[in-house]
Amino acid sequence: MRWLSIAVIGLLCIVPIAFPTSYLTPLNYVGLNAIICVGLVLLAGVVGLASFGQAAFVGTSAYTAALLSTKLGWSAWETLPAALLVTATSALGLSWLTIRLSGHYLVLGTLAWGTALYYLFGNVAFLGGYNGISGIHPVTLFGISFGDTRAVYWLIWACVAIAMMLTANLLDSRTGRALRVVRHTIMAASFGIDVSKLKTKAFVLAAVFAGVTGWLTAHYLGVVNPGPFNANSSIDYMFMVVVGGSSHLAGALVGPAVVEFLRNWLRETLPNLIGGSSSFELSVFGLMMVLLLQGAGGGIMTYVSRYLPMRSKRKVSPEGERPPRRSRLAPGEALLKVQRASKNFGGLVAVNEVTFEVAAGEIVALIGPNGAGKSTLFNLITGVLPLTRGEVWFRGDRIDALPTHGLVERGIARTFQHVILQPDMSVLENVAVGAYHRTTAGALASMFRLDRRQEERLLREAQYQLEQVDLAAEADVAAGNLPLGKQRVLEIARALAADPLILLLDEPAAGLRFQEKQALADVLRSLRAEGISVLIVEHDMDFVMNLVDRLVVLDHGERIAAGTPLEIQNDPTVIEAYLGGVD
Ligand SMILES: Nc1ncnc2c1ncn2[C@@H]1O[C@H](COP(=O)(O)OP(=O)(O)OP(=O)(O)O)[C@@H](O)[C@H]1O
Repeated sequence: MRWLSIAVIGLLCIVPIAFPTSYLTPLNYVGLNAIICVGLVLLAGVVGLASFGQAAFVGTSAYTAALLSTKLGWSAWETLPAALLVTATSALGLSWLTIRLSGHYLVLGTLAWGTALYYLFGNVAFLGGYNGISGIHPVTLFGISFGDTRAVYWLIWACVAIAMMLTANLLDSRTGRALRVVRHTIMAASFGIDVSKLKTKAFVLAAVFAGVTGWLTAHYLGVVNPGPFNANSSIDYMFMVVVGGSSHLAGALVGPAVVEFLRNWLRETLPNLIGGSSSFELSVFGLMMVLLLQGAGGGIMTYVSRYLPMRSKRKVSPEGERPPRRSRLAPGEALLKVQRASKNFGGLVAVNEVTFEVAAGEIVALIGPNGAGKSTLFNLITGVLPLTRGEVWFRGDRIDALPTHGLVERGIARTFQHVILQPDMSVLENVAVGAYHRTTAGALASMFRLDRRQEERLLREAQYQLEQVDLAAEADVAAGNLPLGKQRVLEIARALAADPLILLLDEPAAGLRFQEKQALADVLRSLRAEGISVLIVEHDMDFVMNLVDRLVVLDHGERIAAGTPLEIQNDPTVIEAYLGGVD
């Protein structure tokens, strides 16, 4: 990939030297749109929030720069931080309303916002109405003015390069991994990711990228008016990202380039081909785009990336430091207490007054027939579902009112009945998500690579946990390419990377072969020896009875028995309700 980036940069450097100015104008627009699309790749492609209001952010920034430049005489370098701040603040305000929305509500919400702002720009006399504001000073640096097409080319493309580099750095970091898994809301929250805060960050960041384009446009053209900031432009930006490939950063460059050049080419050649003055180019363009997306679903980069070399493997030093671990508890110390926990779904009582405890260094199983309420109980303990009645305590603190993302810090980590991982991320990166809460580097630090020491530690932790579960050989494989059994083991490694005091495992042996189950049981025994507790939901009775210290048996949401494996195996109530039917 590196040689390809160098080739693109080389080509972009040659163009202004080798070609006349008329060639640079479309390239300038490609660059301006590419910066917006970088933000959209982050927001729509990575986080999964499609925004149709980006043109409004371009406009907010452009008008702020225009006002400050013309009314107060600020230089372009002074208007830049102000324009980005106003854009970021308005995006932050708007995010309170839109982030909660999803699917078509989000699309409509952002469209409404874009339309409202467009009419605001046009109807406020102070902003020059539909004529806009003119006389904006160009950007100057060391006496060089970037007011003409040729000079501004360098400025625009320097901004594109910076935007892409910062975003690539961000995606390759703790926050980047969190952004990539944030669609899996419950899993992300279980590992300490504050989902709505992270989505807000992505929303604001995408708006700031749009703001950079707004600032550049105002100082390049010297004039702003509402025209370019309408809903059509917002739709165009989303369209470019989809054409380029919204899940690839390079798609932010490819999309605007293909759309711009195809439109220009059709505009010039079509009238000559079919004659007459009718403008069919938009219709033909639309048709060509439909055909293109049919052939390259997921965008051009998804198609192209199949033929590009794989990303180089992550090098993790085996001697590297791991993040600090929390101190372990003395065996038998009180850890988790569930008291009279109840959960109703409408008229259905899924969990009814269930009480049990897990001490430090204990392995406890929750068993019972299908629909007995085991997974629901897991979700009550991990804050995924609110209790209807009852309490959950952890190390003496009541935790049932805490948000899910606050639990992993206290030492609670879990796996899921239906495996939840990010298939296009490597096994190593997926496991590193588990250690998210163990370091603190934020988005800005990651963008400027100030997080590298923390990052090395996180990856070392992920590598260590993969070694523990015998999955280190697959560290660089895309997680989605692992067989189901190994994906389950990956989930356990991810939970271990969270440095838990208790592991909640929902059917971890499902899909594992006999030897894999034996290996898993060995890992869990060694965790117990270290003082880590395990609460396990499992239907494989051989696996459970040979592993656990105690069992709690549920049936129809109620606790019908509790005791050692021997006691439970000989309990007539349990035999009748469950074990009688289990092989
Ligand atoms: N979100 C929900 N809304 C409505 N009913 C639910 C919901 N989640 C679970 N239930 C119901 O609650 C009961 C308990 O389900 P739960 O999944 O907790 O059982 P389980 O013991 O984990 O079963 P299994 O072993 O099949 O996973 C079932 O009757 C189920 O249909």
